[in-house]
Amino acid sequence: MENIISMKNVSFIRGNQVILKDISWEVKGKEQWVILGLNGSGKTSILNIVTGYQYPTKGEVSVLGHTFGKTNLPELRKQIGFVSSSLDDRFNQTLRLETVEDIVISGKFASIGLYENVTNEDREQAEQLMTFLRIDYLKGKTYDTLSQGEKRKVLIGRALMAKPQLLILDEPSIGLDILAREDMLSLMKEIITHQQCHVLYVTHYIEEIIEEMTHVLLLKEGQIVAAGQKEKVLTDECLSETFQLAMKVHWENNRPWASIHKNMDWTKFAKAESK
Ligand SMILES: Nc1ncnc2c1ncn2[C@@H]1O[C@H](COP(=O)(O)OP(=O)(O)OP(=O)(O)O)[C@@H](O)[C@H]1O
Repeated sequence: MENIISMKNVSFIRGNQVILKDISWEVKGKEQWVILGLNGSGKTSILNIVTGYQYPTKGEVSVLGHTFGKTNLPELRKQIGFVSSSLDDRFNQTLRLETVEDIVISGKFASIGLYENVTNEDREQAEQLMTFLRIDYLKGKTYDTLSQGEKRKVLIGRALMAKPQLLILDEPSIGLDILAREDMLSLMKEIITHQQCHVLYVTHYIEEIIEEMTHVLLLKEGQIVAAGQKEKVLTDECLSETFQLAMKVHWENNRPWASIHKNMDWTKFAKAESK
């Protein structure tokens, strides 16, 4: 099986700012990756490059066997599912009054809103997905009436409707309480096990790295701090470097958890932020 994602010496520069610097990264067949990094470290820029919405200034990129520069990006995008809270904001404005099942079905046509001819098979597939995501009780409800956790699951259902080979979840736990977050993580486990798609998961919180996620990319100021098997990458040293805090990692129930083990001088932090 060819690589799912391959980046060779990728840099992304806008104006005077080097946003990504010399990123070389490969995601192979059975690997499920998490990207971690502080605000502004370049996570979204990497996702924009993977989905072909930003073009790197230097370097080579291929995704699902498509080499950028030689491929039809809209075709590639059909094989990539994308869920982010910015999509949530967009849907809050445009799809408030659409029903949950229509939003899920619209994923097949990559449209916001449902304008195409929907077949019985499409409706059946959407129903199966809603059962799989434990949201069949939402049938008939409009998007504006849902809780954050329910909305997130509807957006995941919409992304899965197109049977993507790669599912990108960009900070899917934003705004969720601890119970809704664990529910979402248990669905991730089900998706990895049963939907046969690769998951690329972006988060700020290492405890969201469930057992099924195998690899981690740590980013700091647009550069890779470490990338590889999670047990090798999630060390006290690498995390402290990535998050610029003295951190300790411990593992519980096959999940990593972080604690902060020294007091920070926050006055320095405030000065650095105001630069
Ligand atoms: N198209 C662009 N033009 C100019 N600057 C950009 C562009 N895209 C990103 N940046 C800048 O690059 C840096 C990295 O941004 P990016 O959104 O990739 O970070 P992030 O790790 O996703 O952050 P967050 O966790 O806050 O979402 C930021 O300083 C951002 O302002």
